[in-house]
Amino acid sequence: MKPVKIGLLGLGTVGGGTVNVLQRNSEEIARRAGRPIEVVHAAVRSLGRERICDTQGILLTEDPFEVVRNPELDLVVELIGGCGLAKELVLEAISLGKHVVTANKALIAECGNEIFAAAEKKGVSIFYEAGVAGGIPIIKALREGLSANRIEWLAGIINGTGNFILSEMRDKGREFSDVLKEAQELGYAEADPTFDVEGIDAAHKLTILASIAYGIPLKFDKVYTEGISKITPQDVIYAGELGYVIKHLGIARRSQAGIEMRVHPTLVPASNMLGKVDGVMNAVMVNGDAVGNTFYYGPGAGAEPTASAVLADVIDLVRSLEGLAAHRVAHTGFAADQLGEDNLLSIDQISSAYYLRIEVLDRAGVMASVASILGELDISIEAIIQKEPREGETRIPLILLTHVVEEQRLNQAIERIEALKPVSGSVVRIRMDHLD
Ligand SMILES: NC(=O)c1ccc[n+]([C@@H]2O[C@H](COP(=O)([O-])OP(=O)(O)OC[C@H]3O[C@@H](n4cnc5c(N)ncnc54)[C@H](O)[C@@H]3O)[C@@H](O)[C@H]2O)c1
Ligand SMILES: N[C@@H](CCO)C(=O)O
Ligand code: NA
Repeated sequence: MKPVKIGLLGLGTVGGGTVNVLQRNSEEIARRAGRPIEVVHAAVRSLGRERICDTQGILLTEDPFEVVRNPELDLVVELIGGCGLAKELVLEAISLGKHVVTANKALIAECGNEIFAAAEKKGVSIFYEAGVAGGIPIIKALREGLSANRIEWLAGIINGTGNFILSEMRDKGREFSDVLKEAQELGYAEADPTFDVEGIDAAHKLTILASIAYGIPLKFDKVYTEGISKITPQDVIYAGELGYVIKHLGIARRSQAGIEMRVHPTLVPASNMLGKVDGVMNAVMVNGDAVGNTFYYGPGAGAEPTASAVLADVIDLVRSLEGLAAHRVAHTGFAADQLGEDNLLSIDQISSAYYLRIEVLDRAGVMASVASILGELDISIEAIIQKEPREGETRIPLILLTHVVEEQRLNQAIERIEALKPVSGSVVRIRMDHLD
């Protein structure tokens, strides 16, 4: 049977992994897709470079537009990354009537509204399963598997590099920069690793998840974003003593007031499934009104796990070209003219429980002053511990867990606590979620 010919833009970690998996599983994939699939043309930055895959039989070029414009190709796979050249290539592919598969969450989160509109006009599809949580089929789960539900909330560990760094630091006491370097060597990190560390990559992914969960346009600039770079080993230890682990979560939640989209370190009960997700693994918990809580777990980054998702999208598209799938699902799973503009909440409009660490001078009455500020603002305390002074220090850490309160009110309390004479420095504040 005549193979379906596809083109790849980029042959790095994910591009190389995609070629390898497609070559290794070609027979099984052909049985599933209804036709063999072959990479015949690929764009690379430099022809002379060593690669992780065998490129025999693939025409290589340094001009990615050559691949996009190749009339023999039915679909192209964009694996270069970023929003510059990648966007030009994807829009050109669409204008030429080609379907596109991409792993580029930055592109979808930041330019997806424009790209989806162009694709719909042209009658082609843009698939992006690999862009969120790597190998976990979370887009399909939300868009297809849970489509009868009203999604109440979802919370996920959606950056492999960040979770790998946090796990290695906590379990092995390793240095932040040392673990980040390893994540880069393993092919987990973004081209600019501050995207991983400062939560930008997770915010890209959360933008996409919120859009397909709630049927809203992609609004990356509305995601509240905090990274992991300020988490101290001390807070990891104190959280552990209280029965929590600190995880970097992306959370989307729907309430009467509107929709929350936020990415930040979060105290999660150690007994919760998300608390047990370590290393490069990702996981997303989704609560739907009919199904209840569901949980999706798997590798969030790396060559072959990501290739697994890229190729699943390629296979889906080939199935629909072959008439094996009745129709292609809409880009967000909501009909294009049905996207709502729900009220997106700012971070001070959300409510959460909080972990607070307050550094105070070891004097009588300090704890009472802090408690009275919280009491006056009607913020109730779930737990409080006062630690011994650290060696050579006159200050002691006061650790507090609050019940759920509006962030705005907590900010007022923090401002008043920081103004107390025996309190030094800023109060450390980490949000806490019981995920129920
Ligand atoms: N690495 C992962 O685990 C992972 C997981 C999910 C999604 N992604 C996404 O997949 C995409 C690719 O990531 P990667 O990790 O494979 O990156 P990478 O840097 O390993 O690969 C990108 C490749 O694109 C090539 N490239 C750059 N400019 C080019 C040009 N003008 N013409 C041709 N080739 C060009 C580079 O030489 C490089 O080999 C990114 O959007 C990334 O966010 C990566
Ligand atoms: N840099 C990303 C790749 C997967 O999207 C991560 O570490 O999760
Ligand atoms: Na995925």
